[in-house]
Amino acid sequence: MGLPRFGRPNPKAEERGGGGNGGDDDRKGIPISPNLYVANCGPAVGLPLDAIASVFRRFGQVKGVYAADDSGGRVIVCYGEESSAGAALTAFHGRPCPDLAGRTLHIRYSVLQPTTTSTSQSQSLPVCLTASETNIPGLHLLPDFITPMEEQELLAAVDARPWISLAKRRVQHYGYPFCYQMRNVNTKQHLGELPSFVAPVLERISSFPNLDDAAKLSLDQLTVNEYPPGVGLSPHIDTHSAFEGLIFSLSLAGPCIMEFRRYAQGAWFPKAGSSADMDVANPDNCSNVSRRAIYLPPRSMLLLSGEARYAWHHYIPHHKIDIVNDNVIKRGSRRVSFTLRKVRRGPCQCEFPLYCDSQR
Ligand SMILES: O=C(O)CCC(=O)C(=O)O
Ligand SMILES: [Fe+2]
Repeated sequence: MGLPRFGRPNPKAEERGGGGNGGDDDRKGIPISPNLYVANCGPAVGLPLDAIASVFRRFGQVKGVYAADDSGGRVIVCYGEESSAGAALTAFHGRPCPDLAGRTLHIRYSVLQPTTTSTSQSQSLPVCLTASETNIPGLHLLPDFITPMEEQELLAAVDARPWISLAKRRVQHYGYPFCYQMRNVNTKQHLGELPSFVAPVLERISSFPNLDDAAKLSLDQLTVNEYPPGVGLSPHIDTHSAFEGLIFSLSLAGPCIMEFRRYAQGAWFPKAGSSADMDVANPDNCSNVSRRAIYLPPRSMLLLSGEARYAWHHYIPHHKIDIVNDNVIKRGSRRVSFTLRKVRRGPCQCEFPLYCDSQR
C-alpha cells in the first residue's frame, strides 16, 4: 500500500507517444510499460489486492499490486515484463472480468511518478492518539494493556514456534487456520485450544468494560502477524461470515499507524455495470471515503466492534516511519500483533448489509 510510485499516464503524453517504444503495439502512441493502471478494481469494490494479483498472475510474474490512490477503486499492477502487461491489457481492458466479480476493468499503461516521501499520505491525515478522537463507533484502544515483561514473554513464546512466511510478513495461526486466498477460516481444521501463553491476555480481555461476557470469553482463533519495517497490511474488512463481532488486536514490539476508511454506501460490491461502477471508474470522483488514522503503541490493545468492525476498512500503511503530531516515529525492527477473534458458526446478521458477505 502506501503511496503509489506509478500513476495514470498523462493523456497528452499518450497522444505524443511519449515515454515508451510503442513500435510493435497496435495501440499506437500509448507508452508501453510493465506497469498497468487498473480502474474499477480494488478493495473499495470488494477486491483485495492479493486476489487481484492472483488473477493478473496468469499473464506473467506480478511484482506487486498497489493502491493507485486513496479511492480504493484503482490499482497499479506491476509486472516483471512489458509483454505480460500487454497481454493482460489486451485480455482485460473494457470487458467484464468473471474472476474479479464480473467488473469491467479500465486499464492503461502506467508511468513512473516523481519520487515523493513515503509519509506524505499520513501527513495529510491527522493521527489520533485515542479511539474517541477518531469518532468511529465501536473502536476502542487500551494503552499499556500488558506489561513490558509480559510483552517479552509473548514474543519469546511465538519466536519459539514455527512461522509461516507470506510474501512480505510472517504469521502463525492458532485455533483455526486462516486462508488468505478465501479470506476465511477453515472451520473443519481445528488446530486445538488456544495456546497457554495467551491465557493472561484472554484473562485481561474478560475484564474489558461494557462487553458481553460470552463474546469475550469464547475467543477461539489467534493470528500472530510479524511485520518487518516498511511492511503494512492491505485495506480490508475482516470477512463478516468468518468471524463474530469482536476483533481484538494486541500490538507488540514496534508501533504503527492504523488507518480506517469508510466507503460511501453503494460503492461496496455494486453489481457490474451499475452506476456505482462508473463512479469508481471516474478518476475525478474519488472523494467518497471517510478516513481516520490512529497510533497503535506497543502493548496497546485495539478492539474493533460494531461499526468499526463491520463497516470500516482497516489498513496499515507500508511506511518505515510515521508522522504523529509532527513527531517522526520509527516503526522499529518489527511489529508483532496478536489478533484474537471468535469463529462464526452461522451467517452474519449484522446491521451493515452493504459490507456483509453473508447478506449480499
Ligand atoms: O496487525 C494488526 O494489528 C491487524 C491484523 C489484521 O487486521 C488481521 O489479521 O485481519
Ligand atoms: Fe483485519
